[in-house]
Amino acid sequence: MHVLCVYIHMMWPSNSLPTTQLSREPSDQLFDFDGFSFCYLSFLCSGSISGGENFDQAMVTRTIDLRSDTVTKPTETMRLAMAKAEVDDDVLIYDPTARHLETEMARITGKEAALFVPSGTMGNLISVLVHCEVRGSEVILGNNSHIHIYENGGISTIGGVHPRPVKNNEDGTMDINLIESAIRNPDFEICYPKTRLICLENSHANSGGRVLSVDYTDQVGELAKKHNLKLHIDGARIFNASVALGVPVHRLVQAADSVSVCLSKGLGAPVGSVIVGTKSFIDRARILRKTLGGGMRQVGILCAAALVALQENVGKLGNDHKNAKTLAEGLNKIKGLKADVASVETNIVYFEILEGSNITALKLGKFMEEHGILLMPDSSSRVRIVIHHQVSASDVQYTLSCIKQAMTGVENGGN
Ligand SMILES: Cc1ncc(COP(=O)(O)O)c(C=O)c1O
Ligand SMILES: C[C@@H](O)[C@H](N)C(=O)O
Repeated sequence: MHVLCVYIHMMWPSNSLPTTQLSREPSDQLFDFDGFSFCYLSFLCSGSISGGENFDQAMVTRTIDLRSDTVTKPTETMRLAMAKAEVDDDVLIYDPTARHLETEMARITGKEAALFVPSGTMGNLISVLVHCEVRGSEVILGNNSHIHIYENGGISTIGGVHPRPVKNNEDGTMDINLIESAIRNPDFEICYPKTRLICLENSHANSGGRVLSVDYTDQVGELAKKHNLKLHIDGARIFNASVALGVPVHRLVQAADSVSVCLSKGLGAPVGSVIVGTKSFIDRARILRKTLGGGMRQVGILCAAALVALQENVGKLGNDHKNAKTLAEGLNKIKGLKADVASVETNIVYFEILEGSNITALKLGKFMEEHGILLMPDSSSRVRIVIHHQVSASDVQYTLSCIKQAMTGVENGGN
């Protein structure tokens, strides 16, 4: 008998629920039962079910979204803050809530100034282009970095900046000596582009959220200074790195001339990133933001949510990392799967489907979707899971239970 796992969860703020008021006080229990696990959520009905409302109408199934930490929905506190936000025209540099967020981010990162931008991709693009505003510039970056892989080559197609990829190690670093040997010899400028910038990424997404240490970052910073180069950090998940290392963000990015910080990832804001640097850097970044169409008007509505995220969610990142580690450990106990538990330092988990498991990542993804769980297949045999503050410990257990069911089913010739 298949037990249908119905995950009952409020999907909308309680004040807009139909007559049925459910106070979500879940006590999630997960039982292994005859090979099928079922999880149930017991909750207290605090309101009466009136009129023709039957209980089912109050029940909504909930999707456990593990595709990325970019998928979080704004919390009720964020929505209230957005609704009440003080706003003005931010192109005219007057939106008070944007100013508040930018001041706060400059303080947290220990930089002179900050600028709200619509996305991390635009944050990286603007930063690279400001540092490399002379045509024929070259940037040294990881061959497995987000800027090099996932940003449509914007630094070249839009900025005319030439990328000089250096091999990323499994921990997200690039060997210092390889970085130094990638720096162009200025005496041969008749042939060579001019190296102007080095880019790091911390935490490093494609390496499974591995964190770059302060010492390593400082060493790259020293190298940049030695060769009169600038250092940019793609800090989409810098808060995850900070929490994982137990090092304040401002110390982690001390060596950087600029950082792009995503508010819309682990911090859980609905939109946006902030770039930080010197005041003159930010002044030039602001102009380039406008050139790229990123200057927005009453942007305080978005910045208000980000301010709530900074207050509410930084403290939850450690729990995300704990859940990611638990997930990786659990995956390793499932026959046919392999996860490198030791390499799980933050909120990202990659796992391999081993040879002979008779199921592809795509098929596993489809099976999981039927059970209300979304994953991101990375290849035919590799899957990425990203934990965020809207994934609970019982969600992790339910996920493991369903993956086990999928793998067992295949082993027994099912699915
Ligand atoms: C490491 C890293 N940098 C930059 C980005 C770009 O951010 P956005 O999606 O907001 O453009 C992402 C992912 O989204 C990322 O994972
Ligand atoms: C896919 C990638 O662009 C995105 N940054 C993510 O990590 O989900």
